[in-house]
Amino acid sequence: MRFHFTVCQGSGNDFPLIDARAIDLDDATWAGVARALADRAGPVGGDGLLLLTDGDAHHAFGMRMFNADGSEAETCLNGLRCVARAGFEALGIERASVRLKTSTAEVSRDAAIAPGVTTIREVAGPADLDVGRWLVTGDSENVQRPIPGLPSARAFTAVAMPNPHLIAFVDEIDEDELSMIGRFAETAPPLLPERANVSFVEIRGATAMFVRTFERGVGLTDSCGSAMAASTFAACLSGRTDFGRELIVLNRGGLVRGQAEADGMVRLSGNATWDWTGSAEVDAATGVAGAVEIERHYNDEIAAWAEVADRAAG
Ligand SMILES: N[C@@H](CCC[C@H](N)C(=O)O)C(=O)O
Repeated sequence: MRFHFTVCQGSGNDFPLIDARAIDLDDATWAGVARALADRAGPVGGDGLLLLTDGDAHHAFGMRMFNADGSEAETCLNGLRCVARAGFEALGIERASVRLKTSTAEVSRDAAIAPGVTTIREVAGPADLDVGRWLVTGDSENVQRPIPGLPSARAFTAVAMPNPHLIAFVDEIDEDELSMIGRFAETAPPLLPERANVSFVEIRGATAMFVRTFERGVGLTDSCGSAMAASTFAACLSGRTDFGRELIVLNRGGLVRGQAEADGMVRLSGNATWDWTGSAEVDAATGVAGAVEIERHYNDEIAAWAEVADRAAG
């Protein structure tokens, strides 16, 4: 099968994005397409695959997101900004309710975060602390507590956005330690039957924090939007900042503006940047992509975001 796609990124979290509104494939085939196109050793590469899907009576359009390993996630908030842009451009609209796998999010165009940067505002949630479904400790909530069975004595907050996140606030991020815990979660131990995204968060003064995430189904990524949302909520819960206050949420790929409310809704505002469009032949059965034909590079957008990411890196 040959697929046309746009390679895009939200805060450095990069994905091939397919307009799948007229493509009817089963889940196993999409999983194979994701493995093929997101394979970093292949001709495209990314942190996962995004699909723009049809709307319904309540949603202008939908989003599906497959991780690089082919597993389907409940949401992807960096990816949602990209799918929102694609949906807006396809339908000629500026705001929408979007159907996610198990929830709905609201998206709209926002004032540019920096010159030349297409910026989308998204409101997702509510952040869910009732985590007994995916964190099997015997308790329904785990807020700022060590998790018995996890290979770490750190205090974690478990929150679903609705995808599962474990968040620890640390003085200094140790990537080896984060990866060790993330890899443990990837084994789907009895404690975490659905696995989880694991993040370490450094507070940077009164108005900023830095989030590093080992993503379920991917590994260490430059940025994870739902982890930034979960971290913003967890920072408010633990009194590190206040509900209703906007934070700059930094990551390896740049930044977003984030704000959590006491009702669990979290707003992120950030980029949806096109890198290039093209097409590739994909063998979904083997998860292998063939030679790519590139149609267009978006050099101005790439340069505009590079300035933001450079400034964010300090
Ligand atoms: N990077 C994403 C989250 C992608 C899904 C995640 N790996 C999961 O399996 O839950 C984001 O920006 O939210």
